Amino acid sequence: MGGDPVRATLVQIDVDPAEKAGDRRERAAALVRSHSGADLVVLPELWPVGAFAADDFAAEAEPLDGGPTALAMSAAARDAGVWLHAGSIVERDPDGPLYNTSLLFSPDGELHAAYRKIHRFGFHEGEAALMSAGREIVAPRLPHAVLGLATCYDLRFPEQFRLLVDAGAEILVVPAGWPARRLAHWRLLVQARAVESQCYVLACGTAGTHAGVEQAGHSMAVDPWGEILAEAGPGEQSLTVDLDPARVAATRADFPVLRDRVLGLPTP
Ligand SMILES: O=C(O)CCC(=O)C(=O)O
Repeated sequence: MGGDPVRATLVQIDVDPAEKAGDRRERAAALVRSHSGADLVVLPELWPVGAFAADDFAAEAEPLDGGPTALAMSAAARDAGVWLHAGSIVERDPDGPLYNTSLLFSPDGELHAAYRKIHRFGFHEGEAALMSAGREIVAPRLPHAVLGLATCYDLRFPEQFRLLVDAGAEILVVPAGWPARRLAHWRLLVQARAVESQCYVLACGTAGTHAGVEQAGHSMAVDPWGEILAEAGPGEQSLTVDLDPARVAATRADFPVLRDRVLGLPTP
């Protein structure tokens, strides 16, 4: 253990419907620039529009290439010199469908990875009715560690996290727009995914109330032993933590539960 720590900052943005998406985009970019000392900055799910503002999804949908959020976040990552997990946007694919897509930018502003949310929330409504499902497990390698990307409702599907572990994930990054009334589930699931995966988890939610849904906030950074390193309150707030990626391998060696798996192993 004991390489250079990875400084991660979670930016829990307030999504207020009174603020225009463009103004929030500028504010988010300024917040990213203010964390230029970090290695990795993380924003929440669908912060430009609001995860429950389904009536606005189509109007606010944007392409990955040249869309206003992608452009603003690419510039912010480059100016700050950070890896930026820019949370997610409503992506309009050139072929037509909408996706809830997370974007990861490198410090030179290049789009390094994109993850289309696999499990859509809302049962027969909202995101589940309006967006298409992603199909790909996304585990991009950074110089510091391998990230495992998931979004909000994905937290309820441990099989996705097993696949991320099998893909090499060491730091799970989970942007969210989680409702306050299920805060207890959020806290439990974030810690459970850390314990079962023996990974760090960076789970970044939104603050405020939009489309009548009060947001939980409570962004969390959890270590591979399941200990909470930092936790936000309900309001807009940034959390900064130092991670030691070597702790992932050390935890797995000291308590080798992943080695004892019997079911669902990847075929050699
Ligand atoms: O699973 C939940 O309780 C919340 C999920 C959610 O809000 C989402 O995926 O946008």
